Parts: sequence; C-alpha cells; structure tokens
Amino acid sequence: MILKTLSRMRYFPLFIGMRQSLSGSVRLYSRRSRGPEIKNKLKLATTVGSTKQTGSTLSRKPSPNIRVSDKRGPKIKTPAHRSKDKSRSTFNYGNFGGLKESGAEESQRASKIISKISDFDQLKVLPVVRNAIKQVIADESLAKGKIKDIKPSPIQVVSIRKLASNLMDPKLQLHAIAAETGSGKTIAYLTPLLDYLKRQEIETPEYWESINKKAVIRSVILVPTHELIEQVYSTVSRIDESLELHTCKWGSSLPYSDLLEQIKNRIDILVTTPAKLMSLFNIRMISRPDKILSQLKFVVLDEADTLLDQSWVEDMHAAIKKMPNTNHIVFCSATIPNEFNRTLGSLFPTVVSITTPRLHKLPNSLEFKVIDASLNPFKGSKVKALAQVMYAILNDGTEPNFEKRCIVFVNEKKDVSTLVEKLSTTYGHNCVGLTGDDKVSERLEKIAAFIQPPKVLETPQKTVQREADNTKIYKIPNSNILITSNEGEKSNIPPPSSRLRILVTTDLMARGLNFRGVKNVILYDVPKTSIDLVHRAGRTGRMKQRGRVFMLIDKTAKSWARGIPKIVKNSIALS
Ligand SMILES: Nc1ncnc2c1ncn2[C@@H]1O[C@H](COP(=O)(O)OP(=O)(O)OP(=O)(O)O)[C@@H](O)[C@H]1O
Repeated sequence: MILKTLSRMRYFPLFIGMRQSLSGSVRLYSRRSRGPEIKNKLKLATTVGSTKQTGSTLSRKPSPNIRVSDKRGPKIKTPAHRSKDKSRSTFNYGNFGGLKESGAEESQRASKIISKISDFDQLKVLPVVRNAIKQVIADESLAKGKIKDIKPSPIQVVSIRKLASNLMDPKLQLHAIAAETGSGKTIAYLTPLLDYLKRQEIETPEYWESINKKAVIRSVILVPTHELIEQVYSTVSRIDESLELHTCKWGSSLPYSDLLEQIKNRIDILVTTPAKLMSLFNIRMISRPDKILSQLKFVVLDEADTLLDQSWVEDMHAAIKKMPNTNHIVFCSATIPNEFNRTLGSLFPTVVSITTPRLHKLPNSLEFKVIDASLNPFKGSKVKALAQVMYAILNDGTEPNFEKRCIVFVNEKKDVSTLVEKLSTTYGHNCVGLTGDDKVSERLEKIAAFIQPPKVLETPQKTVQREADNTKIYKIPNSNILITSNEGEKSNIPPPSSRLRILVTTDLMARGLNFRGVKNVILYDVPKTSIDLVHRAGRTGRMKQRGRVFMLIDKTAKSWARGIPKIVKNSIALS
C-alpha cells in the first residue's frame, strides 16, 4: 500500500510541473477527437518544479518506505495480489522496482501471433518496403545473413501486424511498442512508418500531388540524445534511394540554412530531438513553422519513457500540441516504468500497447556474473576487482581475432574520470571516459569504436601461456573466468592497450545505443533501479548475440543485487 501511495505522490508532481508551463491545464486527448483536444482541466495543488535532466539519469532519492527483500536473500516476489495469474513471478529489483508487469493474456496473445508469423512475407507490407527493410537488416546486422534468411524478430511481428491492421485509417492512432533491449524495435516502428508514407503516395495520389513539392515534414522520429539521432538516422538513411524518400537528421551540427534547404525540398522522415523540433518556432528564417508541421502525419517517440519523464514531458507535450493533423503517434521503449505507464494512460487514454513475452527480462543470451569486491584478493577494492576482471577478459581466449571492447557503467558522472585515470595509468588499458559534460562531437568520436563492428586484430591473440605457477588462481564464482593474484604477470601476448578498448560512462550511453558486437559490460556500481539495470545490461547480448555482464558489489550491496544471475537464468521479468 505504501508503495502505491508513494508512487502516486511521485506521479502527482508531474501534472503540477506541467501546470507551470501549460498555464493551469493539462491537455488530455479525448477518445473521439481526431487530434489533441482539451478534455478537462485537472485541479492541481501547489506547484513544484520539474527536474531538468542533466545528461545522466535523474537523481531521484530512494524513498525510505520502499521495501527491499530481506537479509536472507533476494525474494522472488510472486505478486499474487497484483496479477491474476499466480504462476508468474517477477523480481522486485532496486530502490524503486516499478516496472509495469505485462499481463499474462497480453503475453499469450503475442506468443500466439509470433508462433504463426515467422517471415516478413506474411506481414501486410508493400513489397518495395519489405525488400528495403530486409536489405537494411542484412546490411546492419552483425550476423551477416543472406536477405532470404532475414526473419522478423518477435516485436517486429506483433508491431508491424498491429499497425498494418488500420494503417491508413484517418483517425488518430496511438501505439506503445515495448520489448527487451536489442530486440529490433527500430525496425519494428520504421517498417509501418515507411509503409504509411509509401501508401500515402500510392493510395491518395491527389493528396500526394498537393504536398510533394511543398515545404513540409511528413514524419518525425524523436530521440533523447544526439548519439541516437546519428544511430537511428544511419538506419533510416539506408532506405533513401530504394524508397525515393527525403530523410534528414537534425542534430547539433546542421546549420539552419541547410535545414531550410531540406525542408524546402520536402522532408519525408526527420530524425531529431524534441527540443530541436520545438526550436523550429524560434528560427527567424522560418515564417510559418505551423505550415511545415501541418502535414506531419506519423510521429515516433523512441526511448519514450525518457521523453515523457518528468524532465522532458513539458517539451514533449508542447511538441505534440504543434502537430494537429497527426495520424499516428508511436511510443517505443525497452522499459515501461509505472510512472510512464500512468502518464501515458492519462495523456493518451486510447493508446494501445504492443509488447512481447520477454518485456523487462534481461536477454537470455547474457551471462550475468556478480563479483564481490569485499572478498579476497580484492579486500573491498572495487578498482582491484575491476582490473582483475579486465585482465580475465583480456586473457580468456574469447574473440581471439578481434579487438575486444568493454563498457563500464558508473552511477555518478564524477566517478568517470577517476576510473579512467586508474585503468589507463595503473593498469595500462586503452580507456576513454564519456559524460554529458563532453561536447556532442567529442561524445560521437569516443563511442565510434564501440558502435562500429569489432576491429580485426593483425596478430590474433594467442592463448596465454601461464608462467611458473607461483601465482594464485581465482575462479569467479559460477563462471569460466580465472583470475590470477599477480596482475603484473608477464606473458607472450601483446600489451592490453592493443587488444582491449574500454569505455567508462554513465546512463547517458545506456539507452538505445546499438553497441555492435560488444561482448562485455561491467556494472561498476549496482544500478539503482530496474530501468537502469535493463538498459545498461542491454548494451550487450543484443539480438540473440552472446554477451557477458559483470556486476561489482561490495558489502554495502543489498541482497536483491545478488539475485540477478538467478533471474537471468530463470528468465524472470524485473518489476
Ligand atoms: N529481424 C532482424 N534480424 C536480425 N537482426 C536484426 C533484426 N532487426 C534488427 N536487427 C539488428 O538488431 C540490432 C538491435 O536492433 P535495435 O537497436 O533496433 O534494438 P532495440 O530493440 O531498439 O534495442 P534498445 O532497446 O537497446 O534500443 C541491430 O544491430 C539491428 O540491425
């Protein structure tokens, strides 16, 4: 009961925060209206500000009343009181817990559809769009498959099928796509978007004639970071040619004059952030921004739980209000926090959710290891434990022909530089740190080597010949990772710097980024919430690839942190 009241309280400031910007009313989308209409005004209490996001997750204080599992070990909670289906169990993780549980019926329905549809040809998509999408996947996906072997992922099956059912219906349609990290959600929303644009051209030729030479934007994909603009645009731009569409990315480096040029030639798909889109109304050179957005029919909010978080919801809401003729709004995320779920339900009561049975489950291709730094030989030093794990990753014989990459997540931005310093100078690693304080251009440069597929090594790694055995060997519990007590072990392998590349960062890089072929993620700090855990761990083990997550704990770690390997193994959803 305490949890419920508390989360309602936490939710309530959301509307209060909005009141300050929406002059006393919160617009609600009514069931019958074609577009946004004021349905009723919420009576709101005193005001509190809304916290601005500062390039890493919001610093929320854990509420004292949140119950964490007891000392005896993590409780796998069977929330009988919460879900009718007694057989399901979820794992209440972190200070908040607080992820929406998908109902059993919803999962069963999705499983049934997924079992019946295993090929793109079974989905109602224009052949030209289907071929373009399969080509994009074949070009991008690491599992260099042949076009004919490309199959839709579960979330792509259920999303494309659902949106295709009434795709060209003129009324406002709202969908929320949610599935585990690395499950192909980008293609899941891009396919219906492309299909919509091409059908508009084919099925309404007069309308198409009336706009195709106009200065308009037909669809927009909104994302929270510049890195995601680059990533999503690199996928979207691959279909330019084949579908004769004008695509545009509006990040930090696009001058207004170039943007104007592109608008003049019609933009079919714009990839940008909400703030950039809203700045259209402040560009002197643009006299009628409302006209430019008057033909905006398809809107996607990727990482939607961030875009409708307390720190963004005002910009987001203002942006959506400027799109009066939208046909489709698609919200997309790997996590549905309860708070987001309530916001969505209140602002957009007709939203239809599209999920898969693996929502809020960590990828089952993940090996999840918990390493207790309070044990010997680390004696409480997490830096030592980290160094040993790096040493083990370097020498465990995995990825023998490629440069290994490892992403280290910390909770606090201030710890990034200290850790980079330690790993580079004390242990000689090739290591960079990235936070929201870096310029966008620096950030893009730093992550480039992690977004690209792994680099091939000139001299493949030979397996380590262990020297005379005066070194003690430590085995990480339930893993094949052996750690020696003597870090300075000499052996006939190239220095670490040429074989392992390390990125130390915060949650800023945890969302959505498709770190292609990165096999190792280290959680230097225990993530505070299940949302952070899902997104950080989800940077590896993507689209059925293997991946390893090492989480460092010490004696201050709560018992629920130790329960993660079990929930990954048993494929239990986080709640
Ligand atoms: N049908 C498919 N078959 C094989 N690979 C695919 C398929 N669809 C997408 N991929 C690849 O899977 C990877 C992950 O896709 P994507 O980044 O869209 O995942 P996501 O669900 O958005 O992840 P996150 O929740 O972390 O944002 C990409 O490299 C993409 O090229």
